[in-house]
Order: sequence, then C-alpha cells, then structure tokens
Amino acid sequence: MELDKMDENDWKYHGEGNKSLVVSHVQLSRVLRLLKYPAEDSENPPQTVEQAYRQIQNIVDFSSNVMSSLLGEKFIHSGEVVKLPLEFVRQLSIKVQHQRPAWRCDKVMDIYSGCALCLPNLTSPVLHQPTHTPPLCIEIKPKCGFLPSSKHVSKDIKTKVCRFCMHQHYKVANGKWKRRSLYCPLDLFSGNRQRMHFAIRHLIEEPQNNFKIFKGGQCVYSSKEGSDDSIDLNSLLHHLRPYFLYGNNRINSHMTSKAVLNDFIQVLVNALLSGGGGDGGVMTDRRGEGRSFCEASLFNKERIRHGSQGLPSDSVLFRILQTQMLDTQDIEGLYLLYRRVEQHLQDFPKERTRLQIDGPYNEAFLEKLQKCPAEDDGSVEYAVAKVHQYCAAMTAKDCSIMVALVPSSEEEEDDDGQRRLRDFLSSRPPAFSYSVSILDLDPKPFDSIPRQLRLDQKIVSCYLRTGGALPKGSLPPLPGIFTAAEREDCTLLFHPV
Ligand SMILES: O=P(O)(O)O[C@@H]1[C@@H](OP(=O)(O)O)[C@H](OP(=O)(O)O)[C@H](O)[C@H](OP(=O)(O)O)[C@H]1OP(=O)(O)O
Ligand SMILES: Nc1ncnc2c1ncn2[C@@H]1O[C@H](COP(=O)(O)OP(=O)(O)OP(=O)(O)O)[C@@H](O)[C@H]1O
Repeated sequence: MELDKMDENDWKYHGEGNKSLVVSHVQLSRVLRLLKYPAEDSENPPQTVEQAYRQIQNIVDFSSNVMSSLLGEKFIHSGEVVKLPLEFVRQLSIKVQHQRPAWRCDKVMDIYSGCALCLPNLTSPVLHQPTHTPPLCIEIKPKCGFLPSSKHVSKDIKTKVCRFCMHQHYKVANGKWKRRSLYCPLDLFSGNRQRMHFAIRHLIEEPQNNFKIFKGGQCVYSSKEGSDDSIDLNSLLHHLRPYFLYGNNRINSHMTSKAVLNDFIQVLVNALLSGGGGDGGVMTDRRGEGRSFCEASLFNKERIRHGSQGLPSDSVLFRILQTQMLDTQDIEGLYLLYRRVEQHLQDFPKERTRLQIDGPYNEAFLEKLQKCPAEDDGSVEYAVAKVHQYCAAMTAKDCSIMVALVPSSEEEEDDDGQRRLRDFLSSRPPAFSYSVSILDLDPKPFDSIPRQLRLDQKIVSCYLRTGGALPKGSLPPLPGIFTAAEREDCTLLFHPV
C-alpha cells in the first residue's frame, strides 16, 4: 500500500461504531479506521492534525502496551498510524456516505487530519486462499460478563441482574432498539457449553450491535439498526448451509435448519473456548457461584447436564473477563476515587502529566495499573491506579471478538501436497481451523467517568420501574427457527470439531 498513491476506488465502506468509521481494501487484507466527530463540528476540525495523530497513536500504544499484556498478545493487532493524502480522505468520505446507517450520521468522518489507523482486515484473514471457500468471520461484542460484588453497590438488583440485561430495558424504553435482546453475557462467559449455546442463539435472534457474520469479508448478517424488520434467518441459513453439509448430506444437500444452526453454534463455542488456535488450557473456576448467574437470563439452571464450569485460562473469554474484573469497586465506589483525583488535579493541574491521566500508555502506565496496592492508603496515586484499572476494564467491557473460521478440509494439505478430502466425505461435521482476535481496544477517557455513573443510575432506575413488565411486543419474535419449546431446550450433540 503506497500512501502517496491512494485511490478511493480501492477502498469500500466496511462498518462503523460510535467513534470510528472503517473502510476495507478491495484486494489487500487491510482496513483503515478513521476517527469520527459530532456533525456539529463538521465545518471546523475539533482538533489539530497533531492532536488527531496523538489520539490515534494513543490507541495504538494503549492496545500494544497495556491491553495486549492484560488480554494476551496472540489476540491483539494494534496496527499503525498512517498519514493519508487529504484529497483521498475527502473523496473516500463522499464515496462511503450513502452506505452509512442513518442512525450513525449524527457523526461525520474526520476529513481534516488525514490520520487513520491501518489494521489487518480481520474479516478476510490471510489464511484464506481466494480459490477456496471464503472464511466465515463472526464478530461478537460480549459486554460485561460478571455481577458486581463491591460493598459500594447501593442497589441490590445490581448484584442479581447483569448490566446488559438491565440496559436492554433502558434501550427499548428509549427507542435505541425496538426489541429486547434475550442474550445474557453471563451465559456466554460461563464456560458451560449449554449456556454458551443458549447465549449465542439469542445473539442470532436479536443481533443488535453485539453480533455480526462476515463471509469472505462481506457482512452477511447483522441487525438493521433502528429497523422494525425481524432478522432474515433464511438468508443466514443460505450462507451457512454449504459449510455444514457433510457425509450423505453433502450429496443430497439435506440438513434441517436447526441442525445447521446447532453445528454452527457448536463450532463457534469451540473456538471461543479454545486458546485462540492452540489446545485448551487449564479449566479455572474464577468466580463465586453466586456471581455467575443473572436472574434475568431465561436459561434454566436446572437443565445443566454437562458439569464443566469455568473457562479455560488461555481462552479469549477468560482473558476478557479477567480484565473486565479489574473493575473491583463498581462505578459507585470508583466515582469516589475519581473525585479524589479530580480534586487533586484542581489543586495541582500540572500533576495531570505525572499521573499519566491521559497517557502516555507506556510500560510505566501498565506497571502503575498492575501494582496498585490492595488497600486504599488515602493517596492520590492509589485513586489514579484504581481509575486506570477501571478504564481498562471498561475497554474490555466494550471490545469485540472476531472469530475467523476456515473449513479445514479446504485448507490443509497432506505431506505430498494433496488436499485432504477426508472431512468432505466423513459422516462427522466438518472441521474448521480458526483464529480469534480482539478488536476495539481504545482507551476510555478519564472524563467519561461521571457519565458512566449517570448512565448506571438511569439504567437501574429504569429497570426497577419497568423490569419484567415490558409489553410482549418488545420481546424478540420467534423467527420460525426456535420454537418456544426449543428456547427452553438446550440439548446439544457433542461431536469433536
Ligand atoms: O456505556 P455502554 O455500555 O452503553 O457502552 C457504549 C456502547 O453502547 P452499547 O451499550 O454497547 O450499545 C457504544 O456502542 P454503540 O454506539 O451503541 O454501538 C460505544 O461502544 C461506547 O463507547 P465509546 O463511547 O464510543 O468509546 C460505549 O460506551 P462506554 O461506556 O464503553 O464508553
Ligand atoms: N481490523 C478490523 N478488521 C475488520 N473489521 C474491522 C476491524 N476493525 C473494525 N472493524 C469493523 O468495523 C466496525 C467498527 O469498528 P470499531 O468497533 O472499532 O468502531 P468503534 O467506533 O470503536 O466502535 P464503538 O461503538 O464500540 O466505540 C466493527 O464492528 C467491525 O465490524
């Protein structure tokens, strides 16, 4: 990629979140992640080129020096800052505008700085060879996987119902989504295959911004944001079926929709429990039993048939959960420490740099975060370390996992170079090789903490007002694939993948 010869025709719209817009290269396995600004700022750049460059460099540094150590290097691709020609960025902005979802257009792409983050395209991994079946990539934004147990928690409901499940009521009440998702992160993070299967089913039923599927780099399944339409499971099945036909099914193309989805979910569960490409690690019981069930989850505890609890210690979910659990105080306790830091900075503004409130995210930052004393000694250093831990936990609560699946029989070769057809004809479900990555590891700003507290209060009070009493229409429809009985039924056939 030659930065001085950039052509907007080589790039296409790929996706966006709240803070950034992503374009992918039409041939190379690369994406550019560009900053977004509130639309009100579109006439005047809200920051200088140097500030924009620093903001993106901070993202790279935080990801490579801090989050990579907490989450495991093997999952992280931090990328590099690039400086693009302004004319290219302007043309790109015009080109992608009509593809952007309307509800994201309250922000505009940064066309002033020319700075962007260049990353590998995790939806078209290089292990894929173009002539073979395209890889399937599944993006999951799992959100927070534990219940707080801090003594600072003032509302008992927060220790029983998880943040995501409560937040769903708030989001529906405020019109962000039309229907409530029945996904519960505590089921996904449980390490119990039945519960994980149940959680993924609900992600498929109501993906919102928590679930997407890409095939050969194209998004083929996601929520139509703001739309009333139910998701198109038939189209999903059309995409998935060829990957899951085996044995006689290959020949007569017959496999029930339920079987296709079951196999798909099972492969995904296997990848999430794996060490990201290697063998499974040690099983670890990392939470008190009482903190691992959310009362709002529809999963029926009585139905657990396969005992395994806990996540393998080298799995992506384990590493994300451990990092999320750096939030030991809950926002209610943390806010008190935030106030201590804020007061100190009002008295001694120059201390902001020494305390690394806004970075730099280097080894010293990581050391302060990791070596935070267990007991509060009343110092500002303790409070800062706790705030830093909380912010890293917030990043882990907001990141996404990308699982890339490539059918093994397509990829593996025998010693003599012959492609193996064993899986093609076998009566077992096909094997996949997979790689697991984590994306969106941006640092959360110190100043976002008061907003966190306000949002927490709004979510809890909305849940206490409306929880469990939502009109039926706000529940996701049964889109014809999961019957009411199947919602309850968590039967899985365990076959090796
Ligand atoms: O606060 P939350 O839990 O709603 O998370 C926000 C996300 O909302 P979600 O609930 O996942 O739909 C929100 O996602 P959406 O814009 O809703 O897709 C952002 O990820 C936001 O992060 P940032 O402010 O852009 O750095 C997230 O904000 P942070 O709290 O992580 O800063
Ligand atoms: N390296 C990558 N490879 C492929 N796709 C990517 C990559 N990075 C981001 N994406 C896609 O672009 C979308 C938006 O990116 P990202 O989540 O980083 O944006 P964001 O604005 O930080 O999100 P948030 O709303 O969580 O703050 C992702 O959901 C994902 O589908």
